[in-house]
Amino acid sequence: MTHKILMLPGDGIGPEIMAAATAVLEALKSDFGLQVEWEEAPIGGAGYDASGEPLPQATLDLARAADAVMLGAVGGPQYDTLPWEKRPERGLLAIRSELSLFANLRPAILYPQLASASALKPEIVGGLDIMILRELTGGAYFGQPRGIDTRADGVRQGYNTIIYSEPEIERIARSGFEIAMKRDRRLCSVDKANVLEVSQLWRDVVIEVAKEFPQVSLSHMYVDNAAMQLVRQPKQFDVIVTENMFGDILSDAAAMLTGSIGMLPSASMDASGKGLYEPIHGSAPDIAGKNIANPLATILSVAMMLRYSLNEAAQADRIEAAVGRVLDQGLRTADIWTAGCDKVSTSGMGEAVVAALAD
Ligand SMILES: NC(=O)c1ccc[n+]([C@@H]2O[C@H](COP(=O)([O-])OP(=O)(O)OC[C@H]3O[C@@H](n4cnc5c(N)ncnc54)[C@H](O)[C@@H]3O)[C@@H](O)[C@H]2O)c1
Ligand SMILES: CC(C)[C@H](C(=O)O)[C@@H](O)C(=O)O
Ligand SMILES: [Mg+2]
Repeated sequence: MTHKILMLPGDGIGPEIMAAATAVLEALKSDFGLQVEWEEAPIGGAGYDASGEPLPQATLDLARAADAVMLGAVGGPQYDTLPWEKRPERGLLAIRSELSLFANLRPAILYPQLASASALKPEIVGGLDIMILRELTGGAYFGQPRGIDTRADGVRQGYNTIIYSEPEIERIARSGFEIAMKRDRRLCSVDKANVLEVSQLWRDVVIEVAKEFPQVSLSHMYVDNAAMQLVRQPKQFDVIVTENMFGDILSDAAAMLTGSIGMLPSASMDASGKGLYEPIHGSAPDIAGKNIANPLATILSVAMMLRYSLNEAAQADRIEAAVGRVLDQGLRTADIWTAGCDKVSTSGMGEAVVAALAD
C-alpha cells in the first residue's frame, strides 16, 4: 500500500527544513523501496497569504484524507499584527484540534556525538533519553472564556482559562503509562497542584489511572521544580506527562540538553494512531532564508512518522542511523557546531543524511 503524506512547509525556515526532509523521503522512495506519495499545502502565514485563512479548508480536507501529516513551522513577525483568528499560530492550533491530536510526544535524546554541544556537562547529561508527553488539545490554549476586554472602570484586562475534564486527563495519563511500559517504567506527572484546582484534578485522575499500571512507578512534581530538575539532573526522568502549556515550555528547555532546539522532533497523535509530525521549534525568523537552520529535528520527525503512523520501523531505523553517521562524520549546522567540526548548511545537512542512508 502506498502511504499518502501531506506536507505543510509553513513559514520562515519551514520550507527550508521541509525541503531537506522531503529529500530524505525521496531517497527512501527511489532507492529503498518505500511506497509513498505526498502533496503539499499551505498553512499558517502561507495559508493566510494563499486564502485569507491560517488553516485553509482545502488543507484541512487534505490532512484528513492523508495517512500522516508533516509540518515545518508557522509564524513570523509580519503576521503578528493580524487579527487574532488570522494569526499563523491559530492555524496550527486548529489543525491539532480538528484532528484530535491530543498526545504530543517530544523525545529529548542526546546523541553522544553532540555531548560537547549540550548545555550540561557530559557527566550529567551523557546518555540522556527522556520522553515528554504533552497534552495538546486542552488547557489554556483552548479554554473558554478567553479574550481581552474593558472593565466598567475603563481598565483593560486579558484572560484565558485552563480547563481539563476528567476524560481528557484520563486519556493522556493512559498514554503516559503505556509509553512508560515500553521504556523504563517510570512516569513523572508534572502539575501545579499546590496552586491550581485544575492541577489537583489532574493529579487525582493520574493516581486513579495508575491503578491499571502497577508495574509503572509514578511520581508527581510541581512544574517549577520540574524545570529546575530538568537542568539539574535530567536523567532522573524517563517519561514526563504534563498539560499543554507546561509541556510546551519544558520541551524547549529539554531541547538545550540535546545541543539545540534544532534536534527535537515530535509526534502529535490521535487515538487511532494517525499523526502530525513536526520539529518542536518555530519558524526562526531570525535565520529564515539563510540556509543555516538545522533540519535534523524535521528529518527525525519523518522517522517518527514512519515508525508511529506508517508501520515502517525499518525505514525509520534507517533515517536515525543515517543521522548518527553524519554526526560521526563531524558535520554540524551552525547551532550544534563545536570546534573541530565541519559547518554545513541546511541543504548540505539534508544531502549528507541522504548519502548516509545507504551506508
Ligand atoms: N510549531 C511551530 O510552528 C512553532 C513553534 C514555536 C514557535 N513558533 C512561531 O515561530 C516564530 C518564532 O518564535 P520563537 O523565536 O519564539 O521560536 P523559534 O523556535 O522559532 O526560535 C527560537 C530560537 O531558536 C533558533 N532555532 C529554531 N529552530 C532552529 C533550527 N532548526 N536550527 C537552528 N536554530 C533554530 C532560532 O533561530 C531562534 O534563535 C513565532 O511566530 C512563533 O509563534 C511556531
Ligand atoms: C506556535 C505555538 C502555537 C506552538 C505551541 O505553543 O504549541 C509551539 O510553541 C509549539 O511548541 O509547537
Ligand atoms: Mg513551543
